[in-house]
Amino acid sequence: MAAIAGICSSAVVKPRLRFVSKPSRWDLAIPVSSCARRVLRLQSIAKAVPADLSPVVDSSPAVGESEAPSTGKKDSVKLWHRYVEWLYQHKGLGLCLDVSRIGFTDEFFETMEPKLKRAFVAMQELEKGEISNPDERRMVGHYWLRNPALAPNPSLSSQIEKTLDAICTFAEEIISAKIKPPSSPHGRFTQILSIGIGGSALGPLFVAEALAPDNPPLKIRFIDNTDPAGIDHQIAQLGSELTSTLVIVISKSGGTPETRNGLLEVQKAFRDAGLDFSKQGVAITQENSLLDNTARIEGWIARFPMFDWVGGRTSEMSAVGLLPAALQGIDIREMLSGASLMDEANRNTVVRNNPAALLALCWYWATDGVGSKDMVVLPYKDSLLLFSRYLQQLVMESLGKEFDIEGNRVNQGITVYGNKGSTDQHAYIQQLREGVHNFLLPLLKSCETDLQVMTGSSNQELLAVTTYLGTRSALYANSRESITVTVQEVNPRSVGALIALYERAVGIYACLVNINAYHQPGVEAGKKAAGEVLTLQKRVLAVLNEASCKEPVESLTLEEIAYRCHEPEQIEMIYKIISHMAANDRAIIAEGSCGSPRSIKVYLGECQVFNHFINATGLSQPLFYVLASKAMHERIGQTMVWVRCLYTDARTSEGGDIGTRVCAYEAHEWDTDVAMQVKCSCSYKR
Ligand SMILES: O=P(O)(O)OC[C@H]1O[C@H](O)[C@H](O)[C@@H](O)[C@@H]1O
Repeated sequence: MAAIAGICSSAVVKPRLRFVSKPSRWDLAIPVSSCARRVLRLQSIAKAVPADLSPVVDSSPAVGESEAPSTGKKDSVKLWHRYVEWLYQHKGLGLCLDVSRIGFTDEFFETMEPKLKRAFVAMQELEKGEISNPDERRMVGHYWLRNPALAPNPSLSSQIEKTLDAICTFAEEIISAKIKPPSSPHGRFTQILSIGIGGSALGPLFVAEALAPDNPPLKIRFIDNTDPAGIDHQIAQLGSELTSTLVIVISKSGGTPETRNGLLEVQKAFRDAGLDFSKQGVAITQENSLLDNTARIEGWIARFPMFDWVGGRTSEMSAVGLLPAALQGIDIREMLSGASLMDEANRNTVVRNNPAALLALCWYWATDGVGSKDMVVLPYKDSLLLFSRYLQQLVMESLGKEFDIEGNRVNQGITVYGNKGSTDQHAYIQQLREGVHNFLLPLLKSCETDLQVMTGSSNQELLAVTTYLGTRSALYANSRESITVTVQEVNPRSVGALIALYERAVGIYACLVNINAYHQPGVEAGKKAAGEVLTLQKRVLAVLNEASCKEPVESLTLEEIAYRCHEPEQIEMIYKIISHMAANDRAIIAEGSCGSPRSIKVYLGECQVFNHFINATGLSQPLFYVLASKAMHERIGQTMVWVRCLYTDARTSEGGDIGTRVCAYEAHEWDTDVAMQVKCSCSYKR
């Protein structure tokens, strides 16, 4: 048997454990009516936590604990009864959920009843295709991915089924070498390089670590950051196997800069190695996104759709997670079936028979419905190492919201972190058991929720079990609560079920605290701020370029640059932009050093002299460079020129960067089949 647990400690106060000895009203089904959406709009929980839901400050011992909790002596028989009373078991999935070490009371359940009813209705409406993400005007359909018959119309069901079939066929053709790389001595694809970030990376990363066999048909590597050294490292590790690498570029929006950057770097590596990227590239993205258009125009070997109604953090059961998994030889139909069975269980309106509702209620109890405590995920299986990172995005991006559905400021969220059970015991469990409880702000209480997995029969596994049990007891003895989820085995079915369990718990919890779990305005704000920095960077470049094209070159101080950009108040940001450019040899420090900002004078190492526009329908890529460099040569007589071509697809107005190169070019089969305008900027070295 394997177990996964959650520990939620109370802070200084200890919630009272009430031993539930007879069936309570919570054994009864909660009737679900089809209320309109506005009925679901609950009050801001953060503003209105009922007093009796807060942990009780009481000097008398709670049920199930001794007079002196710090001694670790508990009334174990009462705890045993509580365990038996509340144990949830899904026989088909071999999964158990033990919430007995969470000290919720009958009164708490009663208070939560109306909220739960509304949550069940909301989840039903969501599954029927309601616009459950009102801010983005989107349906939320990840549950349909594992049960296409649930989709609100036959066309969506058929899209899901067709995509799944296409994934299975493609994976089979790659593994059997029916589709092979053009110039690999192996005669087949041996490696996958996955480029994506956030929801387009964390699911595939977790599943690869959890389920990939020791010798998979294709091994997988990830580029999920912008660090040039990290990207170079992945490419270097592939070495000569770049010839047999299938590059899967994953981005729902198709325009995430980090992913785009990774793609351009990898494409450059392919060019440098004399390889044709298009014969080894696969895109997973929304139809007509920049990535989709790039892949279509460049003729990559395959494109798989990302659906508008599936969010990145719940996309593991879409092509995003299924394609990489299938290529590693993981049984994706089993994953889907585990998730589907779990979804079915999570539709139960009897709370004690609905594991996701039980989890969500425990989170609410343990964090006072305001995220007052953190969730510490402790898997006792190495293969589940990345579950905490996966959950971090799922929980924190979904629940970390400033406003509730009515627009009240609530600053909701639950912090998630964690690593590995035993490993963490020897690292930070000391603090969880005895240490500080307020991590960030004085008004927050600390919380630990611990996710633990234990298995089996061997000596090693016995050790894992005893470690887990010891940790659970020791934490509980010091008033730290926990949830334990047990899975019989870590396999595609149970991993599918675990993902589905937490997806649904997040959905239900979001209903309980009345927030939209499916948007991410905070991330959008970050992207907007990054866009503003990019705009400033362009202005800095324009100012520097003008000065750097003068004869002789004019070097500028930071004040002069800020003044000429008409952004004197942005001088610190300008300094950071210039430091970065200098570190990457794009700007040259003529005087002073970056360490003493007031001293520096700077100019650009190259001068961009003009932009050349070409209407390029029917032209091949090298021709852009030829035309641009010819025009450049005629105009300024320079022979050594660098040409950068940007294209705009006239139909979609989407565009991209073809890349920068010296005017010499190599033959490249890249014909445009759509109307494009290509803007080539030319520069020469100073
Ligand atoms: O899949 P993409 O569109 O490239 O987005 C990747 C990630 O971008 C942002 O960070 C979003 O907040 C994430 O939810 C998303 O998963």
